[in-house]
Amino acid sequence: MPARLSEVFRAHPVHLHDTNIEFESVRELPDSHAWPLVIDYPSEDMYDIEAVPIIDLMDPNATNLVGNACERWGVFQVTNHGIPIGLLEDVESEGRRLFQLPAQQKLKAARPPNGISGYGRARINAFFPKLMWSEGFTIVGSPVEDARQLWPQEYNTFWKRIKERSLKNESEGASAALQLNSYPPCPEPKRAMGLAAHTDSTLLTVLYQNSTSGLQVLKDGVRWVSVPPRSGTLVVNVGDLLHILSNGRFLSVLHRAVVHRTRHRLSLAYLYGPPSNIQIAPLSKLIDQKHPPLYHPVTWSEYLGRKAKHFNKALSTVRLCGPQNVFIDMNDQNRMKVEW
Ligand SMILES: O=C(O)CCC(=O)C(=O)O
Ligand SMILES: [Fe+2]
Repeated sequence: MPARLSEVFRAHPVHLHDTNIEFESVRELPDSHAWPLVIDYPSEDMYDIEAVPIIDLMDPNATNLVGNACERWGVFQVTNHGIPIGLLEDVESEGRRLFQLPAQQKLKAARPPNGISGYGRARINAFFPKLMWSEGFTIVGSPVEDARQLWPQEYNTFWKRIKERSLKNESEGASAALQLNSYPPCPEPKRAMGLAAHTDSTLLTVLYQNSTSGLQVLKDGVRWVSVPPRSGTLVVNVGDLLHILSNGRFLSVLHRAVVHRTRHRLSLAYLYGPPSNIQIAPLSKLIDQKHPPLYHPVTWSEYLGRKAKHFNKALSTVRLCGPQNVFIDMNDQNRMKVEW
């Protein structure tokens, strides 16, 4: 069993096309990026009827609200989270500076097929016949070497701003990755996909998005609900490992990112997990005769290996019994068939 996260990716190389299009100069959606589905955007008035809960973390009832949101939605937004907005904006502007570099320069820090860090397409591209309208930069550990490749003369600003966040939790024993996502303006947004529907393999993911909307979550297996950006709030979503730990009570929410005709969207995902070799299993206090354990124990490393192989069906490979909470038919071009 791989001990470290980086070893998982060594064991499951992903070969994506290593040339990137210069998104900004494309006037027509290339066939390589044209998805067979037409994206149905939730109408604006849906925001009022059904909105992802917003929780003030200073609210005395915050713990209950978070628990309810995890059970009903698998996602919520938080205010009063204590992370200085200036820090998030600094990371956003560094991300913008990175993605604005010419493609050839960005490719100098390309994530190798068997690597975990660096610039490139989302790994999940490997599961789809069409490419996604996005680019990303993944940071695990220190980004200093990549920053040296990107800005040989002046790499300090980037890595110093990022370093503190990306290393802190690793030194505390947890594992984490920071994922910068860039969604350039797209000539035909309804036929393009920014990031295809997926669940995260984490315990929790904390997401900062700039002022352009694009994140959507699947509610009750049938409706895509937008998570509009709100200044100062962060989006938190349950990942597959917390779903396992909660014995299926907390939903690992299926989510995707759609793109925009004129606006450039940036997001910053903090992918938070346990130390890579700790066994994650349904908590014993949630188990009794009526509630048998639904999942095998699994480490994060092992689970990432399953995800790299089975993508959205990884959760069902560790399932012990009972109906699966989300079943995804991958043959349907990432359109969802859901069973409860
Ligand atoms: O850009 C977004 O809103 C979603 C990003 C995401 O789902 C991810 O990085 O896993
Ligand atoms: Fe995600």
